[in-house]
Amino acid sequence: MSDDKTFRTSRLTFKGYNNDFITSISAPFLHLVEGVYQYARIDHYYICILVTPGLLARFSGFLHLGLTVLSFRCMVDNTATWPRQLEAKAHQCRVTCVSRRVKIATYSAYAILQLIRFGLPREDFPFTTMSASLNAQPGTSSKTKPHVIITIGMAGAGKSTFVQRITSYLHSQNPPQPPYILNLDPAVTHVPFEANIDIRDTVNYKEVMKQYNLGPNGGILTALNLFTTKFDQVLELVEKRADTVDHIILDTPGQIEIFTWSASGAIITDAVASSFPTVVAYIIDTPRTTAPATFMSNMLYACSIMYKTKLPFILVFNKTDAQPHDFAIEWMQDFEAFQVALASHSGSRDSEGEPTYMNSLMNSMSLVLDEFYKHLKAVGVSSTTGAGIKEFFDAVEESRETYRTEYLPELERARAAREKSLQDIKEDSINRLMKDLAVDRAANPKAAAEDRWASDEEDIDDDDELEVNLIDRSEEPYPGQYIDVTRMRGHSENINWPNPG
Ligand SMILES: Nc1nc2c(ncn2[C@@H]2O[C@H](COP(=O)(O)OP(=O)(O)OP(=O)(O)O)[C@@H](O)[C@H]2O)c(=O)[nH]1
Repeated sequence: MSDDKTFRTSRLTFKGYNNDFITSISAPFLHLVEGVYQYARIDHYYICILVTPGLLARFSGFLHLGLTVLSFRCMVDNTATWPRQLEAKAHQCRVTCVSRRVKIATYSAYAILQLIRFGLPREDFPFTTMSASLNAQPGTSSKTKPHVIITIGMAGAGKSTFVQRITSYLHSQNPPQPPYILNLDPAVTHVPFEANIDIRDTVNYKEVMKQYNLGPNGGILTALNLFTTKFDQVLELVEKRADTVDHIILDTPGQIEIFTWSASGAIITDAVASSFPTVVAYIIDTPRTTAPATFMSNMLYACSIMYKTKLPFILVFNKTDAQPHDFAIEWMQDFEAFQVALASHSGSRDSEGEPTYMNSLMNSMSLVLDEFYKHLKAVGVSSTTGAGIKEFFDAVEESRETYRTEYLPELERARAAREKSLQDIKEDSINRLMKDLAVDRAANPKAAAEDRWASDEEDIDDDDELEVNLIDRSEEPYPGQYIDVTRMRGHSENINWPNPG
């Protein structure tokens, strides 16, 4: 079919057959369904809706849009919570239901269709939409999404002290705005704040080192990897608190590369950034950055993290009580000032008075970094005295707009590209399958009739299989592999960790 169009959002797949359908209905429909997806994820609903044209006279006049809800699959573990209002509407639905699960999915699909048709107010709809809450403005009734602050920095830069300081700043607001804190450093012995979720409650880092025969860095990395396997549960916990908190703070391991260059660091960052407005706070130890070479290395590191995460980025020059950060701002804004500092620094010239190789390299690098500095916000803070913390939060607020205008479109583009490549692979394998079938049919014309699926057959077995798989993973995991993120500290001593191979 030449005008066949397939498009997706999140886990949902839609199939439309003409452009009218796509232009007239896709935007509001997808918008609402995105909300269902989100609701579904939180409360264990897994819904897939396929939409095709024609046939839908039974959906009360919706036919003019040429839309049919053809089939859906849904798994529900507690239908008792299904909103009464939705039940009432759903009973008007005359679609023949082949199983209880499909019936429930039918209800949800029907509710969406009704919503579009009658333009019911959003409050009548039980599902919240991610994009709606992201776009919500301060002052309107719907609360804005909490802002995620990921603190990253070299060991000893003051990340934990900084998290403690911004936490106490938020507590001191009127009214207090206690943040939701995640500690992702499994090796830290003491944190100066009360973390809501602490990786140490889940994974015993020393036990991991022992069982896997690893050194300290390998132990931290493996502990983070194990924790990441359960990060969907962490996200669920965070999402449940999203209505009551304004800030979610992530404190990361001091071994910076373990978080910034590992798969688990990327998964955690991408997972939170696709659910909440997110900003990276890169903490710099200002007194240790006064040498041009150290400053340059720090900036290069920051630059690599920014381009890797593509998230809004704030340079936080910490410990300004010990060393004001003016020199750094000057070097960032005035290329020549940095050149002068570089030239005057000892070791910048060799025995013959020529600039050293390192000096020339840093000179050229500073030109490259000039472009990077333009995309940055820099603030000076003292986690000890609390100076500059307000300016930091101003920068966080400003970054919300950058997230919306730059990160989200980029995320959408990446998603679309991934979906397209998956679709191409699928189409390719379907084409090959069809070719094989044609050859088969030519060889044995009667086989197709024997294999045909009887329409009155229940497809319940398929559903059950799917359900068991999903429940197995989240509720009855394989022995020794389960990490309960909610478990209390001190219970993880005798865990048999899975073999990484
Ligand atoms: N003078 C001064 N010292 C600070 C400041 N912030 C942190 N420190 C000190 O810096 C040291 C390291 O602070 P931490 O908060 O443990 O640093 P971290 O980055 O979390 O360290 P890791 O956990 O190893 O990654 C501690 O001795 C803090 O007291 C500050 O604003 N001013």
